[in-house]
Amino acid sequence: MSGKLINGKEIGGKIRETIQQEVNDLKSEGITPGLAVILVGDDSASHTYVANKQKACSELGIYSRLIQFEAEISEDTLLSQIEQLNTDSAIDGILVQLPLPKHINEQKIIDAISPYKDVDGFHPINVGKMLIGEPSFQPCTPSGIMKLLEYSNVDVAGKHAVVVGRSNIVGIPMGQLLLKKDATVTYCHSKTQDLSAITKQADILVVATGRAKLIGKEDVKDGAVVIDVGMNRDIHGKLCGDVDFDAVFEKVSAITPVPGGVGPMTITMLLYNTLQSAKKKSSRQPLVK
Ligand SMILES: Nc1nc2c(c(=O)[nH]1)N[C@@H](CN(C=O)c1ccc(C(=O)N[C@@H](CCC(=O)O)C(=O)O)cc1)CN2
Repeated sequence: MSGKLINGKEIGGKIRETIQQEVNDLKSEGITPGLAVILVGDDSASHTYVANKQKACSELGIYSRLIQFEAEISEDTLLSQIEQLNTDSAIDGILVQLPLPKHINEQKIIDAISPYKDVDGFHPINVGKMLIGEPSFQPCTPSGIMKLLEYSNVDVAGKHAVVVGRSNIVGIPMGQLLLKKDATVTYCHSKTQDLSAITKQADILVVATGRAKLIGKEDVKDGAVVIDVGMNRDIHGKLCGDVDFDAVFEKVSAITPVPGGVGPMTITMLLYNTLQSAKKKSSRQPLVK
C-alpha cells in the first residue's frame, strides 16, 4: 500500500530536517526564529493543533510564545496584543489560531497582523502577492499540498485539477497555486450542480469541504491523485477525511491518508514560513498603514 500512499509525516519530516539545519545556521549568527501563537477560547481541536505547533517549534529550536485568551475577550484587546507583537523584535511570525469566537471579526484580526510576520499567509497583502506570483508567505495547507505533490513526483502541468471547497485559507489559494504550476483548475463548492460529474474528470482531486466521506468510489477517475484535506469524526468518533479512503483506494494512483497526510504538512510549512521570516529580519520594512 505504501507506493500509493502520500505520507505527509514522512515528507514533512524530510522538510523539517532541512529547516532544522537552517535554524541551526541562523542561531550560529545569533538569530533565533520566533513564533507567537494566539489562542482564543477552549475549542479542543484548536488546543491540540496549537500544542502540536509549539512542540514542532521546540523540536527544531524555534522560539515559540503562546498567548491565550478566554473566549469572551474583546476585539480591541486582541488587536492591541497583535500591535505589540508586530513591533516585538523577538517575534518573526504571528498566528491567530482559527476559528475565533463569533463576536470577533476574523478578517479584522488577520488584517491587523503585519504582512511581514503573517506566517499563515492570510493577510490580504500576502494573498494578493501570491495571486500575481510575487514572493510572499503562502498559506500553509495549500503550500504543504504542493510540496506533497512535488515530493511524490506528481507533475501538475497540463493536468486537470479539481478543487472541492472555496475557503479563503485552503480552497481558493489551493487552486491558485495549482494554476501557477500550469494545471487546468476547476473549483467546485456547495452550489455546484452534479459534483460527481466534475470530480470524475480530475487528474488531481483536492477535497476540502469538512464533510466526512463526501467523495466515494463513483466520484473519482481511475488513476487519479487524491488529496484529502478533511478532518472529521465518523459515527464511531474515529478521525476521517472528506474522502472515503477505503472505497477509493483501489481506483486511485496516489492518495493522502487522514490522519498523516495533509495535516502534518500544514505545521511543517508554518515552520518553513517562520524560518523565512527570521532570515529576512534585518531587511524587514516598518509597517506602513
Ligand atoms: N491560524 C490557523 N488556523 C487554522 C489553520 C491554519 O493553518 N492556521 N488550519 C486548521 C487547523 N490546523 C492548523 O492550525 C491543523 C489541522 C490539522 C493538523 C494535523 O496535523 N492533523 C493531524 C491529525 C490531528 C489529530 O489527531 O487530531 C493529521 O492530519 O495527521 C495540523 C494543523 C484550522 N485553523
